[in-house]
Amino acid sequence: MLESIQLEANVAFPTVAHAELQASAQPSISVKRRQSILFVTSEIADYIKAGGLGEVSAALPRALRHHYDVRILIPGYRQVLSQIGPVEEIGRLPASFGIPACGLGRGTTQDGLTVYVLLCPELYDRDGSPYVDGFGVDWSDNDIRFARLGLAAADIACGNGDHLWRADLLHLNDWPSGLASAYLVWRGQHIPTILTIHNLAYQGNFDRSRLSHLGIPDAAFQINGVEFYGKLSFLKAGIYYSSHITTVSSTYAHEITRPEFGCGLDGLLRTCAEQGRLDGIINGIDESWDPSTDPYLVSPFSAENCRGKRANANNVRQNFGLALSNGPLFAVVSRLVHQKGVDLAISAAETIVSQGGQIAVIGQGEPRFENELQALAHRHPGSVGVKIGYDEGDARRMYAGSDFLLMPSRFEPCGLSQMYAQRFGSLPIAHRTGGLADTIEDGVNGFLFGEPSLNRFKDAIKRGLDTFRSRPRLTAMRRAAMQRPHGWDRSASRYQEVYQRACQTALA
Ligand SMILES: Nc1ncnc2c1ncn2[C@@H]1O[C@H](COP(=O)(O)OP(=O)(O)O[C@H]2O[C@H](CO)[C@@H](O)[C@H](O)[C@H]2O)[C@@H](O)[C@H]1O
Repeated sequence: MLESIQLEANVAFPTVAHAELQASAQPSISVKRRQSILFVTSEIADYIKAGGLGEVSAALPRALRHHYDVRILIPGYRQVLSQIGPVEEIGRLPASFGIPACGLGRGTTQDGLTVYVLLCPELYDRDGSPYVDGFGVDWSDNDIRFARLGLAAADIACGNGDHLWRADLLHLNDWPSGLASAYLVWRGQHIPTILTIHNLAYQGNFDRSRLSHLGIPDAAFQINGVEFYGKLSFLKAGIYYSSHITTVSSTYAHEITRPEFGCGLDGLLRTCAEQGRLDGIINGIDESWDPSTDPYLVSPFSAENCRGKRANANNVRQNFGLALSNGPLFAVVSRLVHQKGVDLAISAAETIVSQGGQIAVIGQGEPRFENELQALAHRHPGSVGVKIGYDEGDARRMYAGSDFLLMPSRFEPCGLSQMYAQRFGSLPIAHRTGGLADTIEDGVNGFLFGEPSLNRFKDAIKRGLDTFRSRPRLTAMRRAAMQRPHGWDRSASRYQEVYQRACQTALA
């Protein structure tokens, strides 16, 4: 007997495969097809990562793949093409206005996720990060580079890229993919689009003279469109034209509707919230963050037996030029930018060192912070160690070896570092904002302070130092931090709900 299976797909946007199945099916048989999701991102940790977006782009599609046919779209940067393995060119995407034509490649990650890669060497075959050159300066053609990404997303979603596949829903991330939803609307295509805001402070704003190069209709350059204080804004376009907006914690979802955190977009975001189009979904962390199995660690440990932490701490001390010590070890693992409160961490260092603490810092970013940190290490040899750069192994050993993580971020949409630290038994000391407020319980699995001032930060550090002196309390807090649920399951279910709502609204 033929198995009766349920139709799950959004029938308004059938794929070719779906249509073929329907044509050959008996009237009594319903056909099951997983919904197809195109996840559009400008970084993915498998190949290239500038920050937390890369990590979420690697983890979230994997958390969703059991429920959906989820495929990733990413520009074919040099670092992607050199690592992904064989890429088959499956189609061409035409030029449009100032946006050049490009090839569409298809490859797979090591664990079998389909990745669509934009083959456009003139835009993407360069050294440097996805957004800036080796001197930290924005690529001058970033508007074209990411309009190319948005337009390709719209094309692929409609079945004009891979002729055997189209998307039921488009999941966009941050400003680089923001134009995709606008291009769909301008073409009269009603594919539901979700935009996830990982950081509202990065907006992709460009001069209005670029409109015609990007194929943006003049009529869209207005408050109800892409215009943002006289500029063209990719992020605003994404927020305005997407069916639904998510951001990466509930608290940040509220914060961005207020002028203090709204970066000029709070009015529009308030409207989205009033319309039920804005949700906060906290990020998870992936299973590689397990101190009992992490191959980067010098010695494994667990919530039940933390003895291995010590060997990791000594390794960090050695690597960062710190003296051997029984005192508390504080870590900073961060992009060195104003958002992260690096200046506060630098100013609080004297308090930590004067109480017998040590600090290990790894980070890169604004040159003034890099210089100030190096000067700090110079002033406190053996007590403060600084590495300017990016190193995954060092970062993991720092989370594993440290007792405390300093995270005085002025704002923090979600924050991953505090969750990694908790999982590895290092207690975060953090400003009560955004995702930090949602993931840290003050005095239970970390320490929170209410306003981003040096005095409040120092008070929280003193509470940490007091805890360090009371072993039973330290052990209890460490255990609570390590046992806090951090996985992607709950968040993935929330995304499923949002996808479902967006599809239902599109059908209504
Ligand atoms: N020098 C270094 N060496 C090694 N590793 C380093 C490093 N500097 C940073 N890292 C790692 O990079 C990641 C940064 O994560 P954050 O959440 O702080 O990201 P970011 O602010 O970039 O992302 C934005 O997007 C993410 C994802 O949604 C949100 O969590 C966040 O609040 C928002 O600002 C962490 O995994 C950290 O360990």
